[in-house]
Amino acid sequence: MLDIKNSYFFTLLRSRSGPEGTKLVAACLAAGLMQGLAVFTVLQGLEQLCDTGIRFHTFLAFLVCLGIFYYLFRYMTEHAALIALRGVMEWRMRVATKLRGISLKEYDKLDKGWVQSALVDEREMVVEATRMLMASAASTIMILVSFLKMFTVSVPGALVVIVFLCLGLVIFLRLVHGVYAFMETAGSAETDFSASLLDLQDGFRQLKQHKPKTSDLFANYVMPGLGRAAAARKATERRHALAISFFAVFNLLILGLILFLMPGFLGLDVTATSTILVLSMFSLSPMMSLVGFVPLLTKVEMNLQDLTSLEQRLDSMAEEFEIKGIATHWQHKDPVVPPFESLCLRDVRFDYFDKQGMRVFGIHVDEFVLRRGELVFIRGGNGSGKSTFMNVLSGLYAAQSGMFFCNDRPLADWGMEVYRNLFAVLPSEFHLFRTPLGVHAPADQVEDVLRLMRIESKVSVNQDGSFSTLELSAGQRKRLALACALLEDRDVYLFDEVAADFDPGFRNFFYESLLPDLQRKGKTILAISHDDRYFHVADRVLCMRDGVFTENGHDKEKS
Ligand SMILES: Nc1ncnc2c1ncn2[C@@H]1O[C@H](COP(=O)(O)OP(=O)(O)OP(=O)(O)O)[C@@H](O)[C@H]1O
Repeated sequence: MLDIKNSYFFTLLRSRSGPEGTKLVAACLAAGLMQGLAVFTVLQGLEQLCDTGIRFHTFLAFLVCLGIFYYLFRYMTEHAALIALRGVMEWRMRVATKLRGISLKEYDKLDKGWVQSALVDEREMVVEATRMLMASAASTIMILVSFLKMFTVSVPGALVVIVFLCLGLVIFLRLVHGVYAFMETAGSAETDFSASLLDLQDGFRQLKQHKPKTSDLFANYVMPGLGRAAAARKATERRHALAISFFAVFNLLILGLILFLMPGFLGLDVTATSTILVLSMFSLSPMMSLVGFVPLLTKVEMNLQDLTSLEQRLDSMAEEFEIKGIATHWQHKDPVVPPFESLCLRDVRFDYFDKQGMRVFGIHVDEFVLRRGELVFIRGGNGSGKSTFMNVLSGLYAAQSGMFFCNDRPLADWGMEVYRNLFAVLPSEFHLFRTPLGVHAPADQVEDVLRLMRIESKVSVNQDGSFSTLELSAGQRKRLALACALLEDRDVYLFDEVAADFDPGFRNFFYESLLPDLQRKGKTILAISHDDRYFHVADRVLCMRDGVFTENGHDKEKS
C-alpha cells in the first residue's frame, strides 16, 4: 500500500518546493473553492430557471469563478510541474555524478542493465503525476465543498452518499492493494530485460555475423526476459483495470441510488433529489480521475525507488577521497599537479576476490621505481597481471597494502585526485570521446598532433573543437586515442599494448621515434608491450609472471 509519508514522489515535491510550496497549497485550496463556487452558481442558476429565470448576477458570478479558477489552476499546474521537473533532473544529475565517484573495481561489479534502467528518463511520468496530483487536490476541495452543500439540503441524503462513496473507496483500495508486490516483480523482470538488450547493443557486430548467436540470445535471454516482464506487468495492469472499472460502475450505482431510492426511502422532494444528484455528479467525475491517479503514482514510486536504491548503492561504493567532492559539487576545481620526479612502490599487494570472498588472483610488487625521463617496458604472458599492475600504479585500483611514494613523499600527502592526474593513460580498451576532453590546446596544436599520428587526412577538428569523425579503423582509432593522450601533456605516460593495432610502418615510428622523442622532452613512459624487437629502445624491460616481477627482463645502460 502506498505510504504517503514515506513516498519518494511526495518527498521529492516537498523537498524541492521550498517557499513556493506554501503558495502552491494556497493556490490549490483557492482553486478548489472556486470550483465549488462555480458548482453553487450552477445550482443557483438551475433553481432560478425553474423559478423566475436566470439572473444576470448569477451568470456573472459563474464567469468570475471560472476566470479565477483558470488563473489559479494554470499557475499551480505549471509551477508544480516545473518543480517536479527540476527535482527529478537534479536528482538524476546527482546520481550520475555519484556514479563517477565510485572506484573502477566497484564499477566493474555494477549491473549495467540496472544502472541504465534506473537512470532512464522518467521525467514525463513524474511531471504528469504532479499535474494530476494538483488537479486531484483541487478537486478534493471542490468535493468537500459539494458535500457541505449536500448537508444543507438533506443530512440523511448526504450521509447515505458519503457512506456509499466510502464503501466504494475501501473496496477500490483493497483491490489495488498488492499491486506494489506485482510491480516489484515487474521492475526486476524489466531490469533483466534491459540487461539482455545491452548485450544486443554491445554485441551487435558478433550477433549480426552469426545467426546462431542471435537465435541463442533472443530465444534464451531476450524473449524470456520480455515474457517475464510482460507477464508481471500484465498482472499489475489487470489489477488496476479491475479496481478502476469497479469504481466507475460503483459511481453510477450511487447516482442510480440517489435517483431511484432516495425519494421513496428518505422522502426527498424533487428539488432536494436533483440538487443531491447534481452535486454527486460534480463530485464523482473528479473522484474518478483521483483514483486513476493511483496507478500512475504507483509506477512513479517504483521508478523513484529504483533511483533511490541506485543512489544508496553508489553512496556505499564511493571512494573515500571522492565523497566530499561528489557530495558538494562535481564542478570543483581541477587539481594542480606538481612536476614529476620519481615514483616508488614498496611491498604493494592487490588481490581480486570472487563473490564468495575467495582470492582469485593478485599481484605483489616487492619494489618498483620509476624516475623522471625513463622509458620502461613491461612484458609477460596473458593474465600475468600487467594491466592490473598499471591500474594499481595509476591509482585506479586501491592496493590492499603497501607504500606509494611520489617525489619521495607518501601518496597521502598528494591526495588520490592529484596523484591520478599525474598520468596520461591509454588502456588497451578505451573510449573515444567526440572532443579531446580535458585538453585546452588550440585547434592548430590538435591538428599538429593529428599530423604526427598520420591521420590528418582522415580526421580534422571542427569549429566547436570536436573531431570531424570517429568512423575509423581499429588502428586509426588507436592513433586518435594516442593523439588525445599526447595532447593531455602529462608528465607520465602509461600505455597498455598501444602498438597492437598499428601497421608495421607506424609501429616502427611509434617505438623508434615517438617514444624516444617524448623521453627527450622529459616525459616518463611505462608501456606494456609484446614487441620484443623494439625492446632495445627501453631503459629497462620488466617481466611479470603470476602477478610478480621476475628477473628475466633486461636493463640497458643508455649513453
Ligand atoms: N575484475 C576482475 N576480477 C577478478 N579477476 C580479474 C579481474 N580483472 C582481471 N582479473 C584476473 O587477473 C588476472 C590478470 O589480469 P590482467 O588483465 O592484469 O592480465 P594481463 O597481464 O594484462 O593480461 P593480457 O596480456 O592478456 O592483457 C587474470 O587472471 C584475470 O582473470
